[in-house]
Amino acid sequence: MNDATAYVLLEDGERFDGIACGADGHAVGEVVFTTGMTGYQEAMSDPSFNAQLITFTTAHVGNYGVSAEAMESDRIHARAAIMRAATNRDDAPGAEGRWLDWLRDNGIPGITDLDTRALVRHIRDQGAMRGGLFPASMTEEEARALIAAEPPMAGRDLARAVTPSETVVLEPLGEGPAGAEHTRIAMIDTGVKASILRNLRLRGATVELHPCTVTAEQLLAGDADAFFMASGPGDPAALDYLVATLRELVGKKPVYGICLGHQLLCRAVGLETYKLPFGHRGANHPVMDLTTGRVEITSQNHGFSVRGPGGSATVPTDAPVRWETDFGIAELTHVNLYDHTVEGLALRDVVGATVQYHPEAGPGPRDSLYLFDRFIKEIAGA
Ligand SMILES: NC(=O)CC[C@H](N)C(=O)O
Repeated sequence: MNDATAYVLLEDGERFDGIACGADGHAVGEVVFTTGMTGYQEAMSDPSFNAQLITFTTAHVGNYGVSAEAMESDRIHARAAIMRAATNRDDAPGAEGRWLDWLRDNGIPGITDLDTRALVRHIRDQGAMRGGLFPASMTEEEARALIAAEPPMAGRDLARAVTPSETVVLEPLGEGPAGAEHTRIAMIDTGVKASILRNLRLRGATVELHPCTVTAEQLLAGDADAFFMASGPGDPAALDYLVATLRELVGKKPVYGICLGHQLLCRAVGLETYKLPFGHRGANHPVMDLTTGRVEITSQNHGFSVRGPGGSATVPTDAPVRWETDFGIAELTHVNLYDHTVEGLALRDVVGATVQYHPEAGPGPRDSLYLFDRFIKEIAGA
């Protein structure tokens, strides 16, 4: 492209040209892609995208405006937006601003008119990798040095980068189902999305958000009815201190996990995590609930996954799978129908359950909201 004003460079030397938009400047991190067709503001503000540059596979980004309501946290965590076509409209209900203005005002660079299909095919074949978005005025030599200075995602503890410095208590926004009107949930906040908190609070829960350095002793001294681990950025294998904390909690009270929380609870019962080649990010991944046979279309955003004992990353979909763990039997409850990876477990000898995907949507379909009802009822019955 002769009129290019910016480019994306990957650590393996692959280069993609485009037109700069959003804020001036450069950004480096892990380059990933998401297949969601809407929800770009939610993605950019989801803490799990911390230290990543998001490539949107959807053809147009910015067709509707931004609003405070769509924020998944208090700021933008993704480092850049990589797009085929970007528009700057504000004509959605509730819109309070325009997409490209929002990126610019928050200091986030973007690139448009880039061949996102070629970039996504490359990442799909070679795996997600480090890279950056640079103005055309910056030489590839300078860009390569910046990319080399960025730590790889594998092995990275980013929970500490996003966790709150003090405990925060959030009051309920509604009443829970009969028999479970009020519950108190203690969460170690590794980068929770606002939609997870909203869904718990709408079902009568008071949620305590603790810094990720909280001890099991401190948590057990409180009066929570359950412990909940939520989403967050980085590599679950780098979080041994959280796994050690969780090992003290499992079996004492019900434990639940979503995404990073699922990965950490699985590690706590003795399972292992590994890095997926290019991750699951989007709002259209089919997952089967093995307890009902029902298929849900799910929202996903993760680069790591859990493997079964014995090392198998993929699991069958036609028969219940039960694994012996350090805390008794774990039954596989959910499986990804794209690649047959683990999407959820229930602990059968202690109370607890986890899912790898995002039942809270934000963005995405709401097929899986039932899980919040299931978890809240289970806590009340425990
Ligand atoms: N959304 C999340 O919680 C992501 C979990 C983890 N950081 C991963 O990429 O796999």
